[in-house]
Formats: sequence, structure tokens, C-alpha cells
Amino acid sequence: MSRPVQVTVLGGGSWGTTVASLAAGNTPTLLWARSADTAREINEQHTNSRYLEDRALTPSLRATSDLREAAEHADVLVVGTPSHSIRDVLAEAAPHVRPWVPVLSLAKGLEAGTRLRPTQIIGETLPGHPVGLLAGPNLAREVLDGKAAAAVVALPDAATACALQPLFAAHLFRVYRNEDLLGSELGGVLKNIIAIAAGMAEGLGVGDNTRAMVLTRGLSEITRLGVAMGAQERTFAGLTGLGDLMATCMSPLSRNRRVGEALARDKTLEEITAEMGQVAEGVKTARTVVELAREHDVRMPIAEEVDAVVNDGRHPREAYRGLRRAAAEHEYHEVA
Ligand SMILES: NC(=O)C1=CN([C@@H]2O[C@H](COP(=O)(O)OP(=O)(O)OC[C@H]3O[C@@H](n4cnc5c(N)ncnc54)[C@H](O)[C@@H]3O)[C@@H](O)[C@H]2O)C=CC1
Ligand SMILES: O=C(CO)COP(=O)(O)O
Repeated sequence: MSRPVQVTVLGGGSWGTTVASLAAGNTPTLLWARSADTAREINEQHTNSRYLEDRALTPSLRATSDLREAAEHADVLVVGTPSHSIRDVLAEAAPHVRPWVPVLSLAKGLEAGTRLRPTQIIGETLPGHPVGLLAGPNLAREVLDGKAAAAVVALPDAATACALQPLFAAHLFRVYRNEDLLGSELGGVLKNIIAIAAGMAEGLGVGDNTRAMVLTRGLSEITRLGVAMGAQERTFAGLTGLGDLMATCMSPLSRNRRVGEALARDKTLEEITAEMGQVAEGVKTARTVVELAREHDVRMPIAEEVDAVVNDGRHPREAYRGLRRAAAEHEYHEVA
């Protein structure tokens, strides 16, 4: 008799823990947390209070702070650490991961310097493994609270995607699939920059028309860059595109939106990051996105203003004045 598929999730933060809890409802799952205290709390109390307060995790979820044990356990490996740490964590785990184990990324940022997407970093550190991602409008706390949500397994190979879908699905968590890995990954990465802009708007006290404008023009920027990089346009109208953009721009739970809002209320980035104690990927990724846009000759006025705020100290009020000066081109076609 064959044994059930074993899932390992690397990263004991808000989302890694939540995905591990979902998977544990379906199959034996081991979560690797850097902190031994976090691993112990998950095993003994079935909570991760540092990131998810007193929310109950699936009781069968096991955790370890031993990376080798976690890697050896994996029939399917899920990488849930922030983008900037993926390369180092996987370099250490790689000798212990069996060949051909599929690897799914949860991360929504780009590696500074290399400008690589998380799945490309995985491809470099774990060559020969099928690589994809799990993404969508998935604010961790809401998913763990059992509120209905949907995600996408994006992977070029449909058969592998089909096999992975049921591992993460739950009664009120629907998992779709999509072969456009590039578009699905870029949707999750780029929406963080627009969410910072949406937060800035919130902090400046804008109206609903302005909110709608930021979100819609933000989607235009995301789609333009994504298509220029080779993604399918329709992906940006789906869960990993418009869906994730809406959730992140609208929800006070979003860390990226909270960063933008606090900046508009005159807090410094250092104060905000220290208070939050969690990752807001858009902050580190904004400069890389602007560089990519220039390289692909794509206009991204909102991303440029966000970059100027987080990297050059421009005040959000000035950024919004800057946007008012941006040329109103044709709504769908860029004018040179
Ligand atoms: N929280 C959410 O609702 C969602 C988050 N994501 C994405 O998932 C990724 C992880 O985010 P969260 O879990 O929310 O972050 P988090 O800030 O809640 O937790 C980050 C985790 O990574 C660990 N970590 C940080 N640096 C590390 C390093 N150098 N080596 C090993 N571990 C390290 C921390 O100890 C912590 O366990 C991000 O890319 C985020 O954009 C995606 C969907 C939803
Ligand atoms: O990606 C997310 C929801 O899908 C979480 O967004 P934040 O990282 O801004 O909290």
C-alpha cells in the first residue's frame, strides 16, 4: 500500500504557517520554522502567536526547526520564506531534497540585484525540479479564520498542477490551476507596489473615486509590464492579478497597504517596519520593478512614485501631486 504524499513548508511566518495548516488537513505536513520556540509552540499548542495570535492550526500539523529533517520529509516542497531569504534557505536545504520533488513558491517579491522572481531562484538552487507557485487573494488571517477564498496553482505542466491542487484545497478554500507561471507570479509581485500607493491614498484621506482610479490604473501598469515580459494578458484579470490586487489594496490586513498608509501619516519606513515585525515585499521590490519597466520600455507612473517615496524620501502628498502631472494617455494604448 502506498503512503500518502508528504508536504513540507519552509517558513513559519503568517502565510507559510497558514498554508501548512491547510495542507495538514489533507496530508501529513511538516513546517520548518527558523525559531525553535515557534516550532515547539506549533507542536504543543497548535498556535503561532507571534504571527497569527491565538488562531487554531490544524492539530496534526507538525513543526521543526531542523531544516535537514524538513527537507528530507518532502514529497512536495513549499517555499514560504520572504523573497530575500529564499536563496540562502534553499542552498542549505538542497542537499537533502530528493530529486524530482515538485517545489511551489508562496513569495511575492523580486530578488534585489538579480531581479529574479522566486520561482527563478528556486530553479537555480534546485535545478531539475518542477517549479510553480500557489498564489491569489489570500490574506493569511482570513484564510485561517475559514473565510471563503480561492487560490491558483500555477505551473507549466498541467499534470503536476492537477496532482498538487487537492493538497491545499479545503471546504472553503478553492484551488484553481493556470499554466501561465510568469503572469501569475508577476501579478502577486507587482500588486504590492500598487497596494503601497493605495495605502498612501488612504492615509491622505482620499475618496472612493480615487481608490478606484489607483486600483484600475495600477492594474494597467501591472498588465503592461507583465505582457512586455512575456506573460498572458488574461492572467492579470484573474485571481493572481485583479483578485490579489483588490484584496491587497482594499484590506487593512495588507502589510503593504499599511506601509503606504503610515508613510502618508508621516511615519518613517524604519518606524513602520519595526512596529509591524512582518514583511511587506513591495518596499524592497519597488526599485527593481521600476528598473524592469525602464528595461522593457513600459510606463509605470504609479510604481515610479511609490519607488520615490520608499527609496528617495518623497512625501506621499508630493507623490500624488506627481501623479496629477502624469500625462493622461489613451486608456488602453500607451502613447509614446
Ligand atoms: N501573509 C499573507 O497574507 C501572504 C503572504 N504572502 C507572501 O508569502 C511570503 C512570506 O510572507 P509571510 O509569511 O506573510 O511573512 P511574515 O513576515 O509573516 O513571516 C516571514 C517568515 O520568514 C522567516 N524568515 C525571514 N527571513 C528569513 C531568513 N533569512 N531565513 C529563514 N527564515 C526567514 C521569518 O522568521 C518568518 O517566519 C512573502 O513573500 C509574502 O509576500 C503571500 C500570500 C499571503
Ligand atoms: O499577498 C497578500 C494577500 O494575497 C498579502 O499581502 P501583504 O503582504 O500586503 O499583507
